[in-house]
Amino acid sequence: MTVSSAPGKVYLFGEHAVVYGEPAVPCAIEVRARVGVKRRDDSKLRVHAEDLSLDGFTVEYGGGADERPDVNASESLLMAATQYVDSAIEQVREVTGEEDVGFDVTIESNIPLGAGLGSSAAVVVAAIDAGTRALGTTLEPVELAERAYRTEHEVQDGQASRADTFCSATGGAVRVEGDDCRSIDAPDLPLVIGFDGGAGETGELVSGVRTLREEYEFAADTVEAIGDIVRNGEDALADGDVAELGRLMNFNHGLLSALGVSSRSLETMVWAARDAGADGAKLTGAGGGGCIVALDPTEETETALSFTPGCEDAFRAELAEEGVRRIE
Ligand SMILES: Nc1ncnc2c1ncn2[C@@H]1O[C@H](COP(=O)(O)OP(=O)(O)OP(=O)(O)O)[C@@H](O)[C@H]1O
Ligand SMILES: C[C@@](O)(CCO)CC(=O)[O-]
Ligand SMILES: [Mg+2]
Repeated sequence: MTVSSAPGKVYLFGEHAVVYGEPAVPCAIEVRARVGVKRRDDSKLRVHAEDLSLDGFTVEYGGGADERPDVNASESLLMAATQYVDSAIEQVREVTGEEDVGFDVTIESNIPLGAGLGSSAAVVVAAIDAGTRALGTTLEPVELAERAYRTEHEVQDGQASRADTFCSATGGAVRVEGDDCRSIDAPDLPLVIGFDGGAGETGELVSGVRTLREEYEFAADTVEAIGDIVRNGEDALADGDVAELGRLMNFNHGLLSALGVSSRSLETMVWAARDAGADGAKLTGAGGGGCIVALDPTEETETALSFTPGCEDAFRAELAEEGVRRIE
């Protein structure tokens, strides 16, 4: 068994706008997806996922062109659950030239699905890393990030940025603008996460913003304004100015909300954090439900969130300095 893990992330600034070439600053956090792979002696894939919200399940498929996966779940659930893994293994086949290789894949993840903490990127990065290593190829983090990006791009119908996958592969705080991806210095930030127990559909949310942007010039301007916030945020990060970072996060949230990717529970959590004295709070990731990220060095925000109806979990997140981790 070859095992790799990769971290999830929060966006300090710039989700959605990054898809249209604006800069973004995501930051890897210590919640991880761990993927183990073992080469099979046929070309099938057998995926065992422990922590999916659709209860753990095992599925075995491949081998024949139209072979239906052998699992007791509806096709749409199955698609949602397996398409990233499938496409990651395709990348492994392409990198190694072993077109017909099959694997037993085991996924264990502490990252809630579809909640804005980058579960898809973490699973894909860990799966490609473990898969290639199992076949004797070790990818550099930048190449790994590129391969993982291609996976997200394909699964999300051509609508993905390099931000999530680069951040998950390299760890730390990163700045992504188009295909320019780099690591940046970040102070130790007092990150608090609130999770509403729900999820948003990344592909649909990205499409929604795309449509608005095409339809209204002011929506296109809103996307550009998010880019301006990110550039200001970079200065605040360099200065270690948490108060300014918070103000800019609040502004960024307002614009995301205007673009239609917030939700009632995300708003409730953002306001609970602000009322508790957080320096700033915003949704993170694609939105529609899932997580907010707040800045607060005190215990107040975490405590307030834990008593907020609609907030299912509140926790402090540590920056993950390490990206992909090679475990066995
Ligand atoms: N533990 C897991 N096991 C198998 N597949 C997973 C697991 N975690 C995530 N995935 C895959 O990732 C998909 C969720 O990705 P999606 O991009 O919608 O959300 P996210 O990455 O968690 O949030 P965001 O992109 O907003 O940060 C799932 O439908 C599934 O295909
Ligand atoms: C919404 C989005 O910006 C972030 C999802 O975590 C999509 C992407 O960058 O691929
Ligand atoms: Mg994702």
